[in-house]
Amino acid sequence: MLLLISPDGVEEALDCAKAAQHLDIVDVKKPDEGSLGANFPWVIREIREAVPADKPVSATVGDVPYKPGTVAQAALGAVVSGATYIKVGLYGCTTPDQGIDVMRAVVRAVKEHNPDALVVASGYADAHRIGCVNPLAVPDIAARSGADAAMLDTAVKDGTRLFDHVPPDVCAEFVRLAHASGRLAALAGSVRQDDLGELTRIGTDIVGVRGAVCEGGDRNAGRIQPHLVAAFRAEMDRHDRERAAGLPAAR
Ligand SMILES: O=C[C@H](O)COP(=O)(O)O
Repeated sequence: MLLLISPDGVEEALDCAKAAQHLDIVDVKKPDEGSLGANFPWVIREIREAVPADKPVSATVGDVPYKPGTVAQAALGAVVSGATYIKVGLYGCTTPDQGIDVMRAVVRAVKEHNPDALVVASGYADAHRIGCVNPLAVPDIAARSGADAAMLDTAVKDGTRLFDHVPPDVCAEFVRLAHASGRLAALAGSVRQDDLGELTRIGTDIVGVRGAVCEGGDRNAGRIQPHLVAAFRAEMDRHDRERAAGLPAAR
């Protein structure tokens, strides 16, 4: 399982760089603009320069409306700025067809600029609270649009968590659907260390975190701490080892 960490700007990205050996992807976002809030192009560029070259930089394009042209242009901005994972939150898409329209436009805009960049279609585990597409529709949206990964995060960061909205057996189905069409499955949403057993067991490819590696577990007031990134990674590695050894998922 890969570890994606979401700093909110250059300063926190430098803390991620200090913990670079413990993480796999640095994910640029602007949390005060939403769960998948988009940051400025110059911040993506600065973060690309600040983190080791072998660590991919991801950028969120926002909690986007159903406006394929607008979103495609924003996605191009992110990839031009140096991101090689482009994450789109399908906030304003109320049907799978709308999600596919948006993601097809994003895939074209991104891959015409950099065919190796990965496009991530993200839905929301708490979709019922905001009226967007059902979480289990996201793997098919990813597959039919040519995106590389299907993701879930939570839209409302109020302390509720991924498994509060989409229980582990439904997340397992999400992962199964993504893998059936050859996509990666990424899961996030106030994930904590004690979720890692389940996330490992169901075959999650990428886990995304912020709050769990901020001081006090507070994604807003807390700052990312390199020692918390290291501890989170150690727990991931423990579960990976146990899974490889065929032991039952531990808490
Ligand atoms: O992409 C990952 C998100 O930033 C997760 O943030 P969170 O762990 O605070 O919910």
